[in-house]
Amino acid sequence: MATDYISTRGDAPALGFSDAMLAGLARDGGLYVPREWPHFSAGDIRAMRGLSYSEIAYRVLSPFVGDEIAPATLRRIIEESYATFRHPAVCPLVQTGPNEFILELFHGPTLAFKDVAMQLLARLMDHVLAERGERVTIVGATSGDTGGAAIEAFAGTERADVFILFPEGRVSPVQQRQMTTSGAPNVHALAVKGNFDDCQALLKDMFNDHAFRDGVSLSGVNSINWARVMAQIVYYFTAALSLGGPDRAISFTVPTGNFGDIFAGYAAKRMGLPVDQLVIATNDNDILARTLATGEYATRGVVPTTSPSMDIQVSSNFERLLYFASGGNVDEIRRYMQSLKQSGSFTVEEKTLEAIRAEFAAGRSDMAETAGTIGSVLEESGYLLDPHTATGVKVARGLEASSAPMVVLSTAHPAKFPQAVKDASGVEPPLPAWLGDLMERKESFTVVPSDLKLLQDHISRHARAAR
Ligand SMILES: Cc1ncc(COP(=O)(O)O)c(C=O)c1O
Ligand SMILES: N[C@@H](CCOP(=O)(O)O)C(=O)O
Repeated sequence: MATDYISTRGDAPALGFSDAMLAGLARDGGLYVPREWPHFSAGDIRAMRGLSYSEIAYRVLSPFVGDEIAPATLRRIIEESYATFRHPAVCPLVQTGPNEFILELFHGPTLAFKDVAMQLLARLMDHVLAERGERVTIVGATSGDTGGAAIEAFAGTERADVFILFPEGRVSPVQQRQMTTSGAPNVHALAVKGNFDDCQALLKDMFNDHAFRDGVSLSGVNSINWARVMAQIVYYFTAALSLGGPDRAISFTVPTGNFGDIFAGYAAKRMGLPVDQLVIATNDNDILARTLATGEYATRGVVPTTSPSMDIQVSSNFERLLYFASGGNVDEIRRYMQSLKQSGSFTVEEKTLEAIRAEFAAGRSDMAETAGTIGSVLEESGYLLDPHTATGVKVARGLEASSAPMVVLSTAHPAKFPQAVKDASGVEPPLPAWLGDLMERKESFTVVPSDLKLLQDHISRHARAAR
């Protein structure tokens, strides 16, 4: 039985998979979540052993998609999506300690975990839009990786124009080039004078302006889009299966910013995957670690770090967790989100906080600790971490010892952050040969102020879907 999707704020129509995917943000400002979690028994999971990544993806994702896409079509779309990855296992595991494993999620076209979902999302959207004869305007906010992945996945498509808002001067040079050198006529890179939180707030304001939203047929590819999170559930299953799951529980530590990746781990657990610990790893922008410790979700200014993709204070998908942890109490969620908008903070109810603490642990790694971890892991095992992954390793290593294998999600290739990696280890990781000329490609982008009206005008003028 397929599920439909409901808003975390309870005041938007429930939608089927395709509509929820094209909608992105719900019309009441909330995030779509599945009304029911599909369930996989231990037997169902065992039956996935030895299957390819694509086949496991097909089994895990089918119940979320339901009968809206024909099974053979869904299979083909999944296979084509993961054929773009340059490792036969798609998301391989590498052992770096007696009980420590790195889940490499960076073998896709832009060297970050975003490709895992974006390659699939672009194909799913294109399929649905082609069937309906429709066109959309995609606006995305990025701290560096979502933007490049979206541009790579949607470049050249006839059915979508893509506008990516990135914080000017706060992404790595490699990340910037991945966004500004595509040359595709449907791609628009916009350098916003602000930080990632400003970009994401502008994006949400565009969705909440219904006249603008409908006027340009707005759609989103950030993890506000359920299909993004859905695709990320798969690698929790494949990693667990490689390490003896479902017959033993596995722990995961996830470098976290917008909370989409770790929410996918929570979803996997809700679907029946035995998970021991789910650990949130933050950099100096540690709002989530502080919230778990104190119950106060209180934003502070964003601090630029050597793991820039995690320089986030307003963690979008935390709303999805609050929804489930509160038992689906939409009034509670609306209260939190109103307070966040008005005062930049809210206090999590005791019961909700307890429910969150029962599922998650959290820790932070500051820049010096992250650099130290890159150096020490290289020395111990010859493995070169990127700064985001190193944040995860540092936090995982600070936990009490456990017999469950610990999988740290490696969210980016070290070559995306060569300066930070070189400063920490003395080794400057080269880009793979197929991206070797990236830094010589011609850039094209527009610098824009952090101003909703000006941006909306810019997008309306350039979007082919604008009416
Ligand atoms: C390299 C990298 N690591 C970690 C994160 C954090 O992931 P999430 O936002 O899903 O928590 C991001 C950005 O989202 C990222 O680009
Ligand atoms: N770190 C992200 C921030 C946006 O996250 P998303 O998962 O909501 O798209 C990035 O690299 O842009």
